[in-house]
Amino acid sequence: MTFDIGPTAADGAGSAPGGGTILLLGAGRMGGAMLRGWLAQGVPASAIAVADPSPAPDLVELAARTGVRLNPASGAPVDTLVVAVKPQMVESAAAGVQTMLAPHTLALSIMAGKTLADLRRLFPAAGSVVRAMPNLPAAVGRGATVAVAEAGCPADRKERAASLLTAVGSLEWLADEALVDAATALSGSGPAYVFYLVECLTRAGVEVGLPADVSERLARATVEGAGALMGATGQPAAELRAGVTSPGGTTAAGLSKLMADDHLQSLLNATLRAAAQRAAELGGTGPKA
Ligand SMILES: NC(=O)C1=CN([C@@H]2O[C@H](COP(=O)(O)OP(=O)(O)OC[C@H]3O[C@@H](n4cnc5c(N)ncnc54)[C@H](OP(=O)(O)O)[C@@H]3O)[C@@H](O)[C@H]2O)C=CC1
Ligand SMILES: O=C(O)[C@@H]1CCC=N1
Repeated sequence: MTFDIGPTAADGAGSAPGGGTILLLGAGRMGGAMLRGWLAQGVPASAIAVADPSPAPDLVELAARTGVRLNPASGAPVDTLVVAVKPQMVESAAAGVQTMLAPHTLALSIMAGKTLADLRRLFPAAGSVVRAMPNLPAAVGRGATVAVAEAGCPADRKERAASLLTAVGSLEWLADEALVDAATALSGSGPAYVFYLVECLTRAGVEVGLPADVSERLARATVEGAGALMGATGQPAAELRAGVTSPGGTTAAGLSKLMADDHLQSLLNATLRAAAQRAAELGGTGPKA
């Protein structure tokens, strides 16, 4: 499949932050979240095309309502290709967009594991490549993203990548690509660990006698509130924890179990090691599943 995004910014089409046209390859949970962030930040819908062979109904509705082009036919080069398909799918997905690449094209990937060298191989005609790792709170403009650019990437291409990534949250550029898999394990996958904490707190609340619905509401509100407090105060987590922990009180009693023998720390160390290891496995031509 090839795509025609129509006239480029140079022809007077709408332009993305930093200028130019965008092709979003894959608009599932993360790609869709980024697309909504760009539109909310005022990127003109006319600058954006989406390639996704079986778009979800809400994406079809969004495209019809905003004018974002969905699976347009035939090809012309774009300024930015955002690669948001699963790493296991990218070999076949990349084949359909080769005619959209030109020396002025920035290929910006959010795929876990795929390295700058992989991106160079997959998108050989793109002028520049940037590898990023956002996370799902991007859906509400609160994503935490890291990114690394290939050596020699021009400043204006990095700025273009930064504009698209900061439209959905914070961005840290990493100097060392080797750190991206570790960041993927922490912040890329991290929201899932926090959601699992809410599930566990809910079950533990039931264990100490709360009705399940009350327990779930309290667990959710506690995590939301704790996160908001941390964000609003900027205080170190350990200080905030100390603020909850009255000497000889209930929290100290609870933490004596949670912190015993560094069990949770060891578990999180193993958790991040496993996630980082999986990111490394997804690089190269990667496993198929
Ligand atoms: N989910 C997350 O929290 C995060 C994900 N990422 C990365 O983002 C990427 C996408 O993940 P996620 O959004 O969760 O996955 P999804 O499966 O939700 O989204 C991928 C989308 O790509 C579509 N797709 C499949 N094949 C093609 C193709 N050939 N051309 C165009 N589109 C295609 C899929 O369609 P269909 O469903 O029909 O197959 C789907 O809509 C991954 O590389 C992941 O590593 C990064 C950070 C966080
Ligand atoms: O689980 C995954 O592979 C993706 C990358 C980070 C979050 N979700």
